Amino acid sequence: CGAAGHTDSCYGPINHIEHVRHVKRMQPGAQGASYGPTRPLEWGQFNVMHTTDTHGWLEGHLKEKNYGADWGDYVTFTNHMKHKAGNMGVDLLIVDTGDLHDGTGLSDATNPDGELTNDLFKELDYDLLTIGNHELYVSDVSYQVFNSFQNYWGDKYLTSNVQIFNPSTNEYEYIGKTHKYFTTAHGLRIMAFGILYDFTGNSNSTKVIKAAQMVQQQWFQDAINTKDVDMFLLLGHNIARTTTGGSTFGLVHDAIRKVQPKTPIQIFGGHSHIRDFAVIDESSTALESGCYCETLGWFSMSGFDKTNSGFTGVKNPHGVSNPTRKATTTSTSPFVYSRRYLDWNRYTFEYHSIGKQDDASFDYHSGERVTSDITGYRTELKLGELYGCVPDSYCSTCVPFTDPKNIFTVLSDALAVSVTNPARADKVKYVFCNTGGIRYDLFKGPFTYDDNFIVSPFRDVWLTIPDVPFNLASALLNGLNHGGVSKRDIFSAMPIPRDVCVDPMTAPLSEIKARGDERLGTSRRQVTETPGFTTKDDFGTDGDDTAHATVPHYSIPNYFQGVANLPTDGSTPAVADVVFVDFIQDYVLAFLGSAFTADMVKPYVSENFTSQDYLEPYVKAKWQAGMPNCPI
Ligand SMILES: Nc1ccn([C@@H]2O[C@H](COP(=O)(O)O)[C@@H](O)[C@H]2O)c(=O)n1
Ligand SMILES: [Zn+2]
Ligand SMILES: [Zn+2]
Repeated sequence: CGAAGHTDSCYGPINHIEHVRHVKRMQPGAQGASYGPTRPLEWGQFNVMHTTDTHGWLEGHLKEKNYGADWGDYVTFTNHMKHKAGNMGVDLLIVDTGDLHDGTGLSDATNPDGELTNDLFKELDYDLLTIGNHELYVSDVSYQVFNSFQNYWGDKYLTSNVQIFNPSTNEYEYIGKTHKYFTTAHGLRIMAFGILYDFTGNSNSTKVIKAAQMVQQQWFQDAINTKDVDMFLLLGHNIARTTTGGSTFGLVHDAIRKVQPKTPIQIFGGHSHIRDFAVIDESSTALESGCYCETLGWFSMSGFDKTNSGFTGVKNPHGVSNPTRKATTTSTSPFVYSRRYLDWNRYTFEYHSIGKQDDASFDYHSGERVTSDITGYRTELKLGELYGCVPDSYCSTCVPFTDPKNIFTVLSDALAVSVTNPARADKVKYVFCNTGGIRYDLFKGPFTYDDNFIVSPFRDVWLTIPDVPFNLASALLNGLNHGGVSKRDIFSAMPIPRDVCVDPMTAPLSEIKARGDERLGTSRRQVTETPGFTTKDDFGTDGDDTAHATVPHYSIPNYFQGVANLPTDGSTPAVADVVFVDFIQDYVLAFLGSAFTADMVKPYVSENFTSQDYLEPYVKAKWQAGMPNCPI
């Protein structure tokens, strides 16, 4: 909701946002509206709930009711589902595939990032987890994972190809475990791995072993040649669709298939932030479950019997739907599958667990305690502090890049106005940023401290090369965008096909003006289909648990710029300051040519002036109209 193209906003003043928690029970679909899930899940012998790329969104989406559940609600939901699985006599695993940081104030207003969100993560009874690239950009964050996260999970935290320098042994060691062989509650013998794609942007305290090398290592060969494996599980911060450039799952899958031609290989991926399900072969499929606590992935399969497994549970769990689809139409394999993409809201969680919208019986104390911790952390961190009122809604891809309602139109102005050094205030300047550094849309209405991180979470330092010849500075944007994709931005640059996934938006909610329960009164509306995900994957178009209307999607370039102080008389200046975030330094230098070297680059203001620091002054300078009760 509230994205450009959807002219109305969906929430009230965020200085009241903390008050929503006690009334957050009402969710889309409640009160008889025909919105929300309509089909029970298919339960198989083996079932999985999958999160990925949560990026700190454990508070839920305070401005989008359709993704409004918080981590406490998810804790409660997983408890219900584990009980359900137990009662049915089948297995249910809860898994996550990394990228826990960089996306909200809850994860990024602490130093190092993730200090609080990592602990909230630990409140969930995960069976298997693996690491993402966002745990590896900054050494402090990687050591935090090593010293106080992986050890909590023990052999459940899998990093098959990621190592860290351990100062106490003077050696690189695996951050977590390379693999795990275990037997489920109902007798399935599983060999699991956690494989990060061939990421190269990590700090020098860690090493990412390329998949091609990993599959040749003795430990891996021993693992895949282990006797009595009923199924291989490949978790990975790695694109699920193995044919997509950048995914290394295909390579690992093929290495296993060479020695295990028939054993099922089930893949859970992430990183490209989409909903997707791919058929790899007749006994192997791959699920990817979106991002930002908008999506919970559901996977189930059956086909295990005593000839191919040690499964001891119930073959076709009763009183529920069961998976029926073979991976391919010509499959002779016994395995059948189902997948579903659940919208992250309490109504969905209630529907699939207790089967009714009944808060009193849904909530568990364990989940409520996590919700209350989140509320407390938000207060401590002052995430609800109001900086200004956003006059309209601005999205990154739902309108063309140059549209006045595109977020980059606004942020180009913000770069020009607020990425500034008083000592160079009157100099002509070109300021560059990668579009991948902007992580979420801007909604009409209150702009808080939290929103500052939600839009621009990275601590990427603003750097400069002063007095660059004007012809080079003014051609730089075009050079960056057309002179080859930045390798580090390769994934954010990849167009996401619209038939696979669209940006999540919920419906315009102009009627909602209530103060204090801003995202909730909406549930009384009679809506049939709100804008949101419309996914097409290898099983077709029925994967989305809640049907949505498609949101338009326009591609965007890899870089955008802000320009200031051009002469008004039409003359051409001799030089301009070139300013850019450190994340793109190599590409800026590559375009400028050999006359420019790294030793000419210096902090624009100081090491402390980063991409987290320009929106706040911009909002305070430009968007005070309507304060403190921002019009919505
Ligand atoms: N310091 C950083 C780190 C990352 N980025 C951007 O994030 C992209 C990767 O995010 P995923 O969630 O897809 O792993 C990366 O390609 C950059 O666009 C950044 O801007 N600054
Ligand atoms: Zn991610
Ligand atoms: Zn990632």
